[in-house]
Amino acid sequence: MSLQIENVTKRFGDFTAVDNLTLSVNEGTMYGFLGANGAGKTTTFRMILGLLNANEGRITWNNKSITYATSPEIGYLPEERGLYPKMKVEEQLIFLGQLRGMKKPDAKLAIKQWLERMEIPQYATKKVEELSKGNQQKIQVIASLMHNPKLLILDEPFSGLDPVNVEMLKSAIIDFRNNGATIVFSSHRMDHVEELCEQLSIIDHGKQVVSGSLREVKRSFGNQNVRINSDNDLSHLDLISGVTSVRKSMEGALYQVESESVAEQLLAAALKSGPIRHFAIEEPSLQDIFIEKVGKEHA
Ligand SMILES: Nc1ncnc2c1ncn2[C@@H]1O[C@H](COP(=O)(O)OP(=O)(O)OP(=O)(O)O)[C@@H](O)[C@H]1O
Repeated sequence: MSLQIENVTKRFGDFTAVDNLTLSVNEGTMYGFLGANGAGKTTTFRMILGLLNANEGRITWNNKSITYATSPEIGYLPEERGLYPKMKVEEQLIFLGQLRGMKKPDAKLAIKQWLERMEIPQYATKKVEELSKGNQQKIQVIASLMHNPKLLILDEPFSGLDPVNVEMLKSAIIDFRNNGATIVFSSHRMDHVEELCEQLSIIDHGKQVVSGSLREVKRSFGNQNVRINSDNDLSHLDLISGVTSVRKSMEGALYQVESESVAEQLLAAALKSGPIRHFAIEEPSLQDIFIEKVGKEHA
């Protein structure tokens, strides 16, 4: 079973929000969908869910279009969270579970288990509006996965959660993936994507600019990082040809370089100024890749 997005374009008037997007998410994979604000992530998710129609292209889950009939197989955490503030947590989750085809006793059992797992069983009988923003977020996450969907689409699942709750949610979605679910999520936190996703795409102004496994994406990026820690003044290194960016810290500096031979030149030049405390060639982080591919205009 896989999610296939083939040559999909979405226009709003004469503005193209998603431009000829093609990607494939295999069963049981965790897929990261990255892009700056307004890149087209939510629009793509809405098209996957059938909430918006594509102008061109085709989206299929398990070789079929996603329709109301496939809805029990799919879980969605929308970006604009939408719970009923006056309704009690358990009643609301039962209602949402039933909309996804669950029987009431099954929904009740799943809700009990998930509220315990998310460490908020005491809120079952509270109104949603009485909960903090982070706890409302956890309820909405439960609503997206309590019916055990095979495809889970999470739009910014970690936003608004404190670090302890981020870890709790990560562990829940990893378990979910390990049980065979296919998960696609968007995030502005590159470290989360780096930690969780086997595959990823970066989109920019509706166009895919990077895609593949984390390893492939890092390898194809070309640039590497060189970290040099030293107590000496190394400012002359900034001017070496092939250094594409420099980030200084209290300890030394991190240089982005075009090739390993530039790294060697940096090492030789640094040693001319005296001893160094640390030298390492590091692979680029997803953050480096994102900034290089889409972030320069924001910076
Ligand atoms: N219904 C709509 N009508 C007109 N333009 C829209 C509509 N929905 C989205 N857009 C535009 O399409 C572009 C993509 O929006 P989208 O919400 O998909 O971005 P995003 O990648 O999810 O951004 P963010 O990270 O800020 O949530 C934006 O420029 C947005 O203004």
